[in-house]
Amino acid sequence: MSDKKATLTIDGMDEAVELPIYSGTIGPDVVDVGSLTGKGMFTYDPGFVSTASCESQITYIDGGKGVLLHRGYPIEQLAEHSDYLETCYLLLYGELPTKEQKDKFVSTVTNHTMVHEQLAHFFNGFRRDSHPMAIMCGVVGALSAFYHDSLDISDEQHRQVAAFRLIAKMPTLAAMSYKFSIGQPFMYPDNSMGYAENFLHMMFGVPCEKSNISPVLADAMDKIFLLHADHEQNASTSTVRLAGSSGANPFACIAAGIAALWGPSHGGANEAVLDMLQEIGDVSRIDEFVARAKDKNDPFRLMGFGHRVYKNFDPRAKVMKKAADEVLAELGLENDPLLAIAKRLEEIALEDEYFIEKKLYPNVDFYSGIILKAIGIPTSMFTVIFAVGRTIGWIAHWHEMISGSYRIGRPRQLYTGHDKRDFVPLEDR
Ligand SMILES: CC(=O)SCCNC(=O)CCNC(=O)[C@H](O)C(C)(C)COP(=O)(O)OP(=O)(O)OC[C@H]1O[C@@H](n2cnc3c(N)ncnc32)[C@H](O)[C@@H]1OP(=O)(O)O
Ligand SMILES: O=C([O-])CC(=O)C(=O)O
Repeated sequence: MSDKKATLTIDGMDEAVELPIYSGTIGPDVVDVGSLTGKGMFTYDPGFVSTASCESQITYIDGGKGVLLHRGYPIEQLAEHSDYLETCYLLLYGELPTKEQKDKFVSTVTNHTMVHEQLAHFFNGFRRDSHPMAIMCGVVGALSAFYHDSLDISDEQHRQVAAFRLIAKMPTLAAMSYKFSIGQPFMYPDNSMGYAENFLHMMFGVPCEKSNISPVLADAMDKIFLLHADHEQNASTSTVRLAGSSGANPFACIAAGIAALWGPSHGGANEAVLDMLQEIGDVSRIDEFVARAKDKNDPFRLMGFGHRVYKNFDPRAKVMKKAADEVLAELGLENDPLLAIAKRLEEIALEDEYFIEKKLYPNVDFYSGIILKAIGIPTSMFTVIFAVGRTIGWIAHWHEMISGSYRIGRPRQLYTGHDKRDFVPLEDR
């Protein structure tokens, strides 16, 4: 506890109160204002380390044991036996679909893959060298301007159509943002293809040729979408819920989630991991980077390591590592130097006292970039692909909140600024 005092103003109180500021602790400091106002407690919990913001039935994580369940099903089993759209159904509706339900869901989503032709004009307003995430923040929010039959959040039918549209259109918009950056014409979706195959067709196809997407690449892409599908109240999902709690429309909420995902501490880490592996360049240089990561005076961190919730292996990282081995072997890239650096880095980190003590293990972003690179995806698209996969998680949480009872999210603060003071005229300052 520090000696500093915070001035805390509380609804219904005429005067501010001075309270101690607690610092350097992990976890909440409960500031008892009950005796002053009769209104209960404030919990001071920067970073929301110990604050549950909602109840949810969608995803369970045991960070100590490295367990991740979607609607009760372990992620390892879903990654092995399910596919992305089936997992979307599970997250959204709570149960695995029957064959008939699955076919209907896939067909409904597939019918929504096109975007309004007018949306294509938005892209021309961006610079060609814009980061695709910058474009995604804009064009996904812009969907609200086109689909008026999905904006009434009090109408279950509107909410369902918004969900279908978002799942279906995210790959289309993602691929458009890439095509725009390389100056190629946009590709229309081919609805005879599966979800991931269609995405790769829109990314790499050209109008004058029939796309021939390798099933190995399509399966790897589908697995990456599935492994990113949901992760309970992470920063972007919490952003979506907070935006949604004000009654904002679903497209605006998902745009807010995309913005929050972009940061390198969150979804942006997959791009940063590959940049880091490329910068390391050779296994002989790993020690230098590990030393930098441990140096308190160096802001460098080992990207793809550490997690707010997992204090053990992220189970998705294990699946991702196995998938990287399989995909690279099938493509004849098993000697990829980046894979070798990643594996050696993991070995070193797992033996190092610093990483052991801080419980820093590889997270979902650590191996995904190696697979994406092998598929031919440029690094600038990595976080966009995370966003495509995470869209269902955002929608499922938004839908769960809107369908139940909720109120506007409105955290409080500990005010640490000036006491009341009188305005000083310009000539006297
Ligand atoms: C999809 C996802 O969002 S998964 C996360 C993706 N992000 C990354 O991979 C970026 C690298 N990792 C990190 O920056 C962090 O581990 C986060 C953001 C994921 C978690 O952050 P927090 O839970 O707030 O942990 P915090 O930042 O307080 O770190 C705890 C300690 O471990 C250290 N640490 C955390 N991650 C790392 C890392 N990757 N490399 C080196 N040291 C690290 C911190 O310096 C801190 O040390 P200290 O206690 O001596 O100050
Ligand atoms: O849960 C988190 O804090 C980060 C996240 O989204 C993930 O790991 O998929």
